[in-house]
Amino acid sequence: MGVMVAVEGLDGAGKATLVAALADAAARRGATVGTFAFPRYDADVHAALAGEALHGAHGDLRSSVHAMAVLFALDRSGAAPELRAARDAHDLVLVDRYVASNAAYGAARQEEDADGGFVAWVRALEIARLGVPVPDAQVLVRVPGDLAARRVRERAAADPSRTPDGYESDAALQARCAQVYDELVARTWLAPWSVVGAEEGRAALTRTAESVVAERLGDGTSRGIASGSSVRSDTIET
Ligand SMILES: Nc1ncnc2c1ncn2[C@@H]1O[C@H](COP(=O)(O)OP(=O)(O)OP(=O)(O)O)[C@@H](O)[C@H]1O
Ligand SMILES: Cc1cn([C@H]2C[C@H](O)[C@@H](COP(=O)(O)O)O2)c(=O)[nH]c1=O
Repeated sequence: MGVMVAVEGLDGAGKATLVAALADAAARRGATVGTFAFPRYDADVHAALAGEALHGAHGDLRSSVHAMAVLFALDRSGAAPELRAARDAHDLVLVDRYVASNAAYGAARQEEDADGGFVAWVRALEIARLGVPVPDAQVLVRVPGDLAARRVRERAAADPSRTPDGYESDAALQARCAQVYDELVARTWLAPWSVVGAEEGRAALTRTAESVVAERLGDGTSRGIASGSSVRSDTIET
């Protein structure tokens, strides 16, 4: 069985960019890689509804923190068989946003910390009740909120289909969410975490990806390394 690594962070933190770098680094080592990204807007009706609500559709749906979280959870529940199959088939399965996104964003929306009821509710719903697979490791892409927000704005300017949604345009929510993510890391919530910075620099991003892959796959492509609580901080320079 391969190793499943979830990549987490604020909107615009650089998760998708890191996932691509991790996949390249793993492939260079000869590892086989499967990738997933949540929400699966184009593949799952719950995700599609949540995405539409984030852009103002479906009346007061977005205002319900729990309703939004249930939609995101059902998206993952629907993907659970594919996730398990991918973990059986590959050395490494990379997931861009996973259960911790639901915990961090929902708690932040409720103005709770990681010890509040929302984070525990997400775990009970997704893991215990819906049977969503537990990842072997999680990586927090930790960047300053203003940098993440600038990247969201620049991406929207370059691509009109990426208009900021209701969460992306809420700076206070993003700040609270960053705080909850830090608390999840400190508590080794759900699985061990690594923390990486991703300020700038393609070469530095490649080095970070190589070190995360080495940490998770070990030397060569031996499987099942993700043990212990590893919290490391790599700041990527220019
Ligand atoms: N290390 C980096 N250095 C410079 N620019 C970066 C870096 N990482 C990401 N970016 C740029 O920042 C923007 C957002 O990156 P990306 O799409 O990877 O973020 P994300 O966390 O997946 O965002 P979202 O959750 O909102 O989809 C992109 O335009 C990307 O090219
Ligand atoms: C998967 C997932 C996502 N969210 C939040 C996080 C983002 O602000 C939006 C949309 O995600 P995207 O990566 O910007 O497309 O939804 C969440 O609250 N819970 C989740 O499980």
